[in-house]
Formats: sequence, C-alpha cells, structure tokens
Amino acid sequence: MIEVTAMTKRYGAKTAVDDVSFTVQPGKVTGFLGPNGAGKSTTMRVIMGLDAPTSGRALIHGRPYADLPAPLTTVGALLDAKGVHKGRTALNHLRALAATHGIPRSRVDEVIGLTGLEPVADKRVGGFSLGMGQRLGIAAALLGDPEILILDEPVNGLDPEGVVWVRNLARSFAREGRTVFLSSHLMSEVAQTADHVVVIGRGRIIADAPLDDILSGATRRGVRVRSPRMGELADVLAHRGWEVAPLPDGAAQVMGATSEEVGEAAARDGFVLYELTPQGSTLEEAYMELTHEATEYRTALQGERLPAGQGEAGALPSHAADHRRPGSQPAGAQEGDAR
Ligand SMILES: Nc1ncnc2c1ncn2[C@@H]1O[C@H](COP(=O)(O)OP(=O)(O)OP(=O)(O)O)[C@@H](O)[C@H]1O
Repeated sequence: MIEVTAMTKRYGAKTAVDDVSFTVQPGKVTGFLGPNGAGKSTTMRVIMGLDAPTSGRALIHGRPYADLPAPLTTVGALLDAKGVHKGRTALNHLRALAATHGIPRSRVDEVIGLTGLEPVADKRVGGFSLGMGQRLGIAAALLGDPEILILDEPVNGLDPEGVVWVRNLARSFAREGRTVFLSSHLMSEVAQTADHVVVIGRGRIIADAPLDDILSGATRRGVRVRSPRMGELADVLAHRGWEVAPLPDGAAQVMGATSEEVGEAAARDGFVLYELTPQGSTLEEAYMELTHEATEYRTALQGERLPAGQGEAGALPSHAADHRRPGSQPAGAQEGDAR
C-alpha cells in the first residue's frame, strides 16, 4: 500500500503539490489522472524518495522509500524513461541493475521476454525509440518482481500493441493482489485500465473514487429523446422544469430527468417515441467537469498557443510540452536507481 499524507512539494516559489492525501490500495489499478503540470510526476518522485517533500509524507508499506529493507522487490517504478545510460545496451543496463541489487541474471532474461525487448536487447539504449525506451523502463521496474508498480505515463510513445500490453500487465498485476499506480493525462486510457481514480489538478486532489463513481457522479448527463411531434413534446418537457435542448438530427437532449420520467411524461400526453436513451457520461466528460477550473487556469497560461499533443484523443490542453527543468533529476537518479 502507498500512503501519501498532507504532502506538499514546493520548488522555490512554485507549489507543485499542495497538501495532498490519498492511499493506493493493493489488488487494484489506481489511475493518477491530471492535466500536464498538475503534479503527478512530482508526487511519484516523492513516493520513490527521489524528491524530499516540503511537508507531509509518502510511505510505502508504512515506511519512507529510503527505509525499505528490500526496495526493488517492494516497489518498481518507471519514472523517466530517458534517465538511462545511453552507451549501454539494454541487456547490460538491466544486468548492471540486477547485479547491484542481488537479482539473478535469469530474471533479466525473463523481463526482456516479458517486455518484448529480445530483438533490441543487444542494441545501445541511445538509439532506442521512445516506445522501446518505455519498454526498457518497464523491464527495469519489473526486475525485482515487485509487489508495487508505479508507472508515470507508461503508454507514452507506445504503439497500439504496446498500449494493450501495458494495460494487460497492469491488470494482471492487480489480479495477483499487487498494487498498481499509474499516471496519465489521457482519461480514455485510465478508463480502460483503472479500478480507482485519483484526479489531481493544480497540485490538489480533485477526486479520489472508484472509476464507476466518477462516471456516475458526473452531472452532465441527460436523456436523448426523439418523437415525430418533437416540438410539442419539447414544450411539455420544458413545462415540467427540465432543460430541453434540440439536437441537429431532430432529437432533443433532456437534462435533469431520468429516461423513466421522460418516458412517462410523454406517455401521459400520448406522444409516440422513436427513441429514449439515457446518456451515460464518458470518463472524458466526467474528467473535464472535474478539472474544469484547472483547465481554465492552464488555458489562461498557455494563451493562444496549442502545444504538440493537444490533438491527441482525450488529451487535455497542456501549457508546455515538457516543463521539467534540465537537471531536475538528482545526479545518478535514473529510474533503475530509484528502486
Ligand atoms: N524541478 C522543478 N523545478 C521547478 N518546478 C518544477 C520542477 N518539477 C516540476 N515543477 C513544476 O511543478 C508542477 C508540477 O509538475 P509535475 O511534473 O509534477 O506535473 P505532471 O502532472 O507530472 O505533469 P506532466 O504530465 O506534464 O508530467 C509544474 O508546474 C512544473 O512546472
């Protein structure tokens, strides 16, 4: 289990994470969702002992990362796939990590197989694509066969097959009773992978709930209704105090009522209905609703400029393609050292 309690992290005048508390439970995939710059990576770095919190604490199995007796078998993390020695081959990188942590070489071969790295195992990491780098980072995270897996934007740069692979990996880990905590700014990705979602915006927790609750709690739902006497029906429904908005195809969206209420109101006045469909909200809608304030703030920051990646399905506006400061990673703290 991971416990973050009243954790604040400031970089000079900038508050990256502001009094954040949440727990990540075993046996589940917990998605850590938020717009770019919301504080996800910072929180994960504090959990992994790579950054000291300004106040509050982050504990793994009740201890700070630095006090874990067997860190690599307790927690594996993919934090920054770029933090690997470029001149080494993937195989040597993993062997070096294994050697420093007393992990047998046979496990290196296993994780290479697990992550599909066989074809590039003897290639230098410097020439790796983003996707291969991600796979190598995940391979390093898996080396100690850890009980807890922390993955920061794991599908970043992966091809569709890789995305499905990460999803299956996370789900099978959770099924085995292990703890999976993965961040994403893509709500569509989290919707397909997570059981529980912690949403962060502007360094603060906006929501912490099972995925289903977040979906059903969204207020932007309604009922789609279509009738040959649509205009008259719209008047009847509006008269009952529900908001009725015409849709381009001649149907209408009724807000504030259930489909049962709309159906009964229509039947009472003898309206024929061609369609009566409750509109479930997508995670995207729920997310946009939750992060509305944070998004406005980001939009104000970015002005008119739309950074690369904005067109990505389900991505929120981001104020910067990569805000990490060069050198913000502590010397020698590549993801392998983090475990
Ligand atoms: N080393 C640092 N020095 C100064 N500010 C920092 C540093 N690291 C992060 N920040 C700032 O803290 C805020 C949170 O950043 P963080 O990387 O945790 O966000 P994130 O949610 O992981 O975003 P992304 O999805 O873009 O990685 C941002 O405003 C960022 O600019």
